[in-house]
Amino acid sequence: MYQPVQLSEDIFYIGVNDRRTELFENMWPLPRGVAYNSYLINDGKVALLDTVEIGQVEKFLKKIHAVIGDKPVDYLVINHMEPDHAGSVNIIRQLYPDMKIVGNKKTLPMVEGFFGITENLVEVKEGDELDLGSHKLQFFLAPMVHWPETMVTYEQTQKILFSADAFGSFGTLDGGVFDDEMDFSWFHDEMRRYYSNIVGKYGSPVQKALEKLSALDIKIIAATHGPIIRSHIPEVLKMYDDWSSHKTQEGVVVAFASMYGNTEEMAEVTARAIAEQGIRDIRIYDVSKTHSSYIISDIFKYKALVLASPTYSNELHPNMEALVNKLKHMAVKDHYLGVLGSFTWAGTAAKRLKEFGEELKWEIIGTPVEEKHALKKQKYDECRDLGEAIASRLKADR
Ligand SMILES: Cc1cc2nc3c(=O)[nH]c(=O)nc-3n(C[C@H](O)[C@H](O)[C@H](O)COP(=O)(O)O)c2cc1C
Repeated sequence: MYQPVQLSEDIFYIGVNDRRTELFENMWPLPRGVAYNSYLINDGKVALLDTVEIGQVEKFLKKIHAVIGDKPVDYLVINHMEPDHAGSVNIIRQLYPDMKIVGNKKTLPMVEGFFGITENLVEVKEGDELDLGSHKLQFFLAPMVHWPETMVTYEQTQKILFSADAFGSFGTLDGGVFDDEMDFSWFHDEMRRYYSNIVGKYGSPVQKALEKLSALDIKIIAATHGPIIRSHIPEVLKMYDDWSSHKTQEGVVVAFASMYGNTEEMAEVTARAIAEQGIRDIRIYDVSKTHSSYIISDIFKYKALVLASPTYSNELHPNMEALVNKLKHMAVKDHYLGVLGSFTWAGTAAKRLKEFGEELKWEIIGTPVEEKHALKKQKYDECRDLGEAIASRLKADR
């Protein structure tokens, strides 16, 4: 039995928690699970805003029933077609055959393509309104915040923004559903990991969407993942503004690959020199141990990055190659890069890492340090010099 959670008069959170799925998009670890949020407006007309992942549909149907009983759903607004939100569309349509599905001109072909649904579709354009009785919805397109059809829905009476994936987070809603019912700072890291890995490539569409939303008076942000935000709205908007414009804070991520410890030693020496110069936030990651989503999340947070790799079959270590490829694919901007490498007969790794930084137009700090065999005095000193140069560059920005 479910007790629906109310956002305001007639408006309910009917989302579900998923603590079983190991990998989001079959790729990103979910140690704290994930919530699929959906909302229901029980007005003269009943409107459902997005659905949930198909595996959770039974819980979801019970929640719908708890709010509207045997009343039918009149409208299903699809803000985003990704299966973690649109997965239950077909089942909902079968239960409510007269229900109209509301989407924009990019959504509706996807509804047909994924579900074969061609009837009772309502196409909305930028700024269109839908009157439910005492509540009125208005639609704003937000293309590529995360897919091309993504839109957001603004409820005008209570000033609620149903924001799709924007402002979402990994992590389940453990009792607390609203940001002020929990220690919201606990979600910051998972919000950034969600943003950077899922939406991070689309910084400029996010900037455009933020610009558009700045014209709205928003009292509640109701995203499709993570807490419903009503007490930290300026803070969350600022976080999104910073991440999508690649604004970072002082600090260094040191990501290394190492089979036998030589490259790791170089990374440690460099990090120590950085710390001795007064930089406090330094995070060292072994790319073979920590999932890249965590490393990428911290790269979105901190200005400087040290990449360290042994040469492996005349290339980068494969796990470093994978990280670097992801960063390229996301077109991460505006970082300082230090480079370290280790080899035994012909070094290539340092050259590759430097080329990667140049391709992304990052500022390369100092000279790449590449050691043959074990770390010896001269290269040890060069690692320290590189660390000091990185610290100086960061301090020059203070
Ligand atoms: C599978 C494998 C492939 C390697 N390929 C190269 C290579 O192409 N060129 C080279 O100079 N060293 C190569 N090496 C040697 C390592 O780059 C070298 O031992 C390095 O110091 C290892 O760093 P680590 O101790 O951080 O793992 C290879 C080592 C392994 C295990």
